[in-house]
Amino acid sequence: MSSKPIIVALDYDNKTEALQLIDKLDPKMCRLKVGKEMFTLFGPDLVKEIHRRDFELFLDLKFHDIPNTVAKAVAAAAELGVWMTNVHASGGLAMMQAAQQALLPYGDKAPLLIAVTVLTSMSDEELKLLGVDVSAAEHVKRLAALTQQAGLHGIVCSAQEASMLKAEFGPEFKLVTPGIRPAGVDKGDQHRVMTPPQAIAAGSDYLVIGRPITKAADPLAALSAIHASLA
Ligand SMILES: O=c1ccn([C@@H]2O[C@H](COP(=O)(O)O)[C@@H](O)[C@H]2O)c(=O)[nH]1
Repeated sequence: MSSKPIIVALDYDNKTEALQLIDKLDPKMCRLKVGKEMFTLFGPDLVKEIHRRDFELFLDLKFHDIPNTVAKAVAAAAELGVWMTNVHASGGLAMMQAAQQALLPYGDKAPLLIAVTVLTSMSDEELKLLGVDVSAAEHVKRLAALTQQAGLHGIVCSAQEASMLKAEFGPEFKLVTPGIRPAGVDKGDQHRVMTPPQAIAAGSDYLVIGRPITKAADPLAALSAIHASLA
C-alpha cells in the first residue's frame, strides 16, 4: 500500500466551495484529483491554487486522441507540474508510446502517466453493447498489457480486478482505483465497486474517492473515517 493511498476527487462546479474543502484537508493525509468539470471551468489557475496549498495533484483529463495531439496534451500537463495524469488505453499502443516519450524531457519532474482501461461505471453488459465480447476483467487485462508494453506507470481500473492484475503485471505497475464506496454508501453511477479496506487488501495502490467524501454532511469526518479504516 502507498503511504498516502487516498486521492480525493474534486468534482465541483464552484471553486470557492472546493477551496473551502481543500483548506480543511491535510496534504499529508491525501492527494487531490481535478477532472474535466473543474479544469474546464477553472483551468490552470485552479491547479496553481492547489499546488500553492502543497497538495500533489492528479490531473484526470483522460486524453484520447491521435498520438501527436495526446503527446502535446501530456507535455502541457507536465508543464503544470502535476503529480499524475492520464490517457485512455483504448487510444492504442502508438498513442500511449507517444505520450510516454513526450514526458522524457521532464526527467524526474515528469508526472506519473497512467491509462484508463474500462471505466468503473461500466458493466459486462454495457461492454457488450460496444461490441466487446469478453468480461470487463478480461478487457481490463488486455488494455493493461498494452499499457505496460507502452511503458506507462500503471492503469485506472476497478479494485475488483486488482488482485488479478497485481499477479499478472507485478507490484510496480500502479493500480489507481475509483469506484470506491464505504459500506452502506450509495453507488450512484458506479458499477464495479469495492470498499476502501477491500480495495487495499486486493492490491490497489491508490483509491480515488469523490462523492462519499465531497457529498457527505461532514466531508472531513468522512475522509478521516476512511483514512482510519485503512490503518
Ligand atoms: O474508471 C473511472 C475513471 C475515473 N473515474 C473518476 O473518479 C471519480 C470517482 O468519483 P466518485 O464520486 O467517487 O464516484 C470521478 O471523478 C470520476 O470521473 C471513475 O469514477 N471511474
